[in-house]
Formats: sequence, C-alpha cells, structure tokens
Amino acid sequence: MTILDKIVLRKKEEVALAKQAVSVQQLEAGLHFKRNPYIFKDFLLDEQRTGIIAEFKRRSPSKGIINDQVKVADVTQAYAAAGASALSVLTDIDFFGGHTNDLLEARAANEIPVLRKDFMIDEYQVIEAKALGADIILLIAAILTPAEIKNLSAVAKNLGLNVLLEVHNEQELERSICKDLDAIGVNNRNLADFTVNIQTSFDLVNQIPEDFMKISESAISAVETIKELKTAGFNGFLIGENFMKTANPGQAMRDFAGQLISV
Ligand SMILES: O=C(O)c1ccccc1NCC(=O)[C@H](O)[C@H](O)COP(=O)(O)O
Repeated sequence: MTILDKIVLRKKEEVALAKQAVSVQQLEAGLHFKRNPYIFKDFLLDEQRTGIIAEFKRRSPSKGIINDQVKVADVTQAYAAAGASALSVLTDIDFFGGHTNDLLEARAANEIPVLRKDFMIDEYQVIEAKALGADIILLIAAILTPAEIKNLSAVAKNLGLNVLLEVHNEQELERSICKDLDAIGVNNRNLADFTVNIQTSFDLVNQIPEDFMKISESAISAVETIKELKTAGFNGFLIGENFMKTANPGQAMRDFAGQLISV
C-alpha cells in the first residue's frame, strides 16, 4: 500500500466523521459561505505579484516535521506582503499536521486567494472548503476517476470556487481534463515514492491546453528554476518546504522574491 493509498483510506474515515459532526446545512449557514471567492487567474497574472503560491506546511510524509514553531497568520501575512499570488494551506491533520482552523486563520488574516490543500474525495469537502473561506480547491488526478473530477469540479464551480487539478504524468493529464478546471498543476513529486524531478514540469507543459493556468508544484528552491519555468510557459509556482524549513518562512519568501527581480 502506498502512502497515497493510506492517506485516502484515512480521509474516507475523516470525511464520514465530519459529516456526522457538521451537516451540509450547517456549513451553508457558516460565516464565509456567501463570500465571493477571489479569481485565482487574476492574481497569477498580476505583474505586481510573483506567481508564487506559498504554502504553510508543518510536516509531510516525505520529510517529517518541517516547522511546527510558527503561526499561520504571521507566516501567511508575510507571504502575502512579499508578493505571493496565492496561499496554500494544508488542512490534513494526520499526515501533514494541518487543520481546518489553519485555513480559517489564513482567510481572516489575508486578502489574496487561499488554496485548501487536502485530499479531496467527496463533495462534502468542497462545500466545507467554501465554508472555511477557501478560494481554490485541489483535485489530485492520481486519487480520482475522471467522473469524480468532473463531478467535484462542477460542485466547486457552482460555489464560485477555483479548481486546480494536479497531475504527475501525461496519462493523468489526458484522462482528467474537463471544462470546470481553472488551472493544471504539474506535481514534480511522485506521490507514490516521493522522488522529485523538476523535469516533469518541462515534459508536460506543452501538453496542457492554453485555456488553463499552468502551475509547477513541489521541489522548487531556486529563483533560476522559476525563471526557466516561466520561459517554458508556467504562470504559477507552488512552494512549501523551501520557505517552511527556515525559522522565518515569511523572511525566506521575501528574500526569494527579492532575488526574483534580479534574475
Ligand atoms: O510533501 C510530501 O511529502 C507529500 C507526500 C504525499 C502527498 C503529498 C505530498 N505533498 C504535497 C505537495 O504536493 C507539496 O506540499 C507542495 O507541492 C509543495 O511542495 P514543496 O515545495 O516540495 O514542499
């Protein structure tokens, strides 16, 4: 069983428990449910911003604890001030040390798009994402059938949410594309064995139809890589560990963004 299989198995239990604890009607009555989500594309294409989707990530299955000493509001506000185009907040508890409260905190502290980074397998989680104040949801092709992607993205669109589809190879890309997606992310990390290779992004970029924003995800740690990815056609760059592994992730993002201007 791969780590991804284990995550999905646990996620099914978690979602079943969440449904018992809070009904869809209660989610729909929540504070953020009626707000209009930000448009992800507008922030990615804003030339005053970096294109970076900066992630708040306490720990991961591949690295263990990355940083459990910093506060969501402090880090995400510093990311936004340093030019992040969006924020990514992990809400998975067991494997990433995240929480839905982290998303609520990031939402309350920021006025840029927030991605709910989780393993979405059920419509309930999409509705919950809207209630928590997310603007973007992630759908991972490796854990969903094409029919599930179609359905979950349609539910998200209906709620005004932006949809980021994550793929790792050509087969996933070909079988998963559908009309309600806004952005396609190429994950440079193989989620089955954790190996990382930036070349995955370069290999797939030209296969992504022009109608979608193009995001390169994971294992990005050099400003030169961003420049090369931009030249190849990417609009966004999802970065977690490179910032979070430092004592001051916001400062790390500021330094990185400063170097971006000069390359
Ligand atoms: O990061 C992991 O170990 C991981 C393991 C299993 C499933 C997903 C995983 N990560 C999610 C991500 O894709 C990253 O958090 C995100 O792209 C940022 O990557 P990085 O900049 O390398 O932290």
